[in-house]
Amino acid sequence: MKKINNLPPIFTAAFPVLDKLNEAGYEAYFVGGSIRDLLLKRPIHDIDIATSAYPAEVKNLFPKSIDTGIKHGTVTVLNDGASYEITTFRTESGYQDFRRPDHVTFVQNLAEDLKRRDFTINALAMNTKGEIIDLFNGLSDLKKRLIKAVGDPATRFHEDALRMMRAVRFMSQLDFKLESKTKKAVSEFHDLLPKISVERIRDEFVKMGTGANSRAAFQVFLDTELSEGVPDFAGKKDLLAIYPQLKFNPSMETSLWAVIIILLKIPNNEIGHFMRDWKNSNAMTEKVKKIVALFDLLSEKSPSDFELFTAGKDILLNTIDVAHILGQPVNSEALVDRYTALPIKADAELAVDGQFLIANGIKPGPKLGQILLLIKQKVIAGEVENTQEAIQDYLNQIE
Ligand SMILES: Nc1ccn([C@@H]2O[C@H](COP(=O)(O)OP(=O)(O)OP(=O)(O)O)[C@@H](O)[C@H]2O)c(=O)n1
Ligand SMILES: [Mg+2]
Repeated sequence: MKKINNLPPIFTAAFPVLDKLNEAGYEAYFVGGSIRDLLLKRPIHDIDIATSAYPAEVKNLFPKSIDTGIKHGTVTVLNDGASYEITTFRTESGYQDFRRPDHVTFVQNLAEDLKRRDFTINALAMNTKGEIIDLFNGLSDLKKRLIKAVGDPATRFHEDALRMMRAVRFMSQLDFKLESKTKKAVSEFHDLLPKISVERIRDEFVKMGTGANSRAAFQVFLDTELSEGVPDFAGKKDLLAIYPQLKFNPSMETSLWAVIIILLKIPNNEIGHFMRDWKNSNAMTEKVKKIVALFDLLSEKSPSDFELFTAGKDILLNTIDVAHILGQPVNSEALVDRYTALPIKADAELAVDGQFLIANGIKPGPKLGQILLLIKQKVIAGEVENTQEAIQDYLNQIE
């Protein structure tokens, strides 16, 4: 049995929780993604615990707990400033809709629980001694860098069709290959995917798209036809086929959406629609719109100082990132230098405001707004110095 010595603090901090369960006569293990990431030496963001104790028994042992998913057997326990999801060993039944089950069946042993997990590398468990319980050759698949369904792939994908998206997501994040029978089953059952909510599909799509090897994963996403079951991608394989040929993998979510929108040739006035179909937030949509607009501008001409100002640094850097990913030549250094040299970076940095103009005899109204904009343009263009005196002189001149 493989044994890990010197477990990192994120695990050792949870020992008191597992010990308490064990002392009360229950089994308890670390399970799921944290074991996989520990063995791959990847950052571990949260740890999950599986136990033979029923949720009510877990709650009895840990007074500080929250019923996060009691229906699915999950109780969140607070211990020493950290929170842990403790889930009762379970199998799932009643998958008529190919989504998460309405009810779960609790089971008495770990093996039954691991058997219903998605992939062998996610079906590992570990006790507080650091011993790895590997019932489905997950360790060997980790070595071979394979995403392989536990048992029969068709059954796993019928239990939860989102797992097909998780397969390509893990390919990208971990830089793994999809085992051939598992891949065949994705191809065969890809049309179950639209049964899953767009939000859940989107989260996996974004993890795939921003993972370390999204180009290879995207190829499988296309080859298996998973792409036909996500919003606005159906029938667009020829345009999307460019993605695996990109120069770089996107690492930011904003870049990913901008790249997709550019590849799909979505017109400006339909970007909002597209982003809404994917249930993206308004903030994400606004940012992506600005990036695509600046990208379009950069492909045609060199932007003016005022256009650089209007875009702002964040959008500029993000647009340069998009151009790099697409292999579109841009003189990023010159653009950033020009941005850095702008006399002001934000409206608030202008030496004058509306109040100043009113104090200088300009009446409040639309005209005042126009004059303020003119001053801003002159200052950004470097034609008027950003001081109250210089702006005053300029005003005297134009009146
Ligand atoms: N559709 C799913 C989702 C999850 N799981 C199981 O539940 C564990 C935890 O799920 P989750 O946190 O969603 O995924 P992780 O594998 O932990 O990946 P991440 O690093 O993204 O959290 C998985 O490892 C897997 O054993 C599953 O079998 N089927
Ligand atoms: Mg997890």
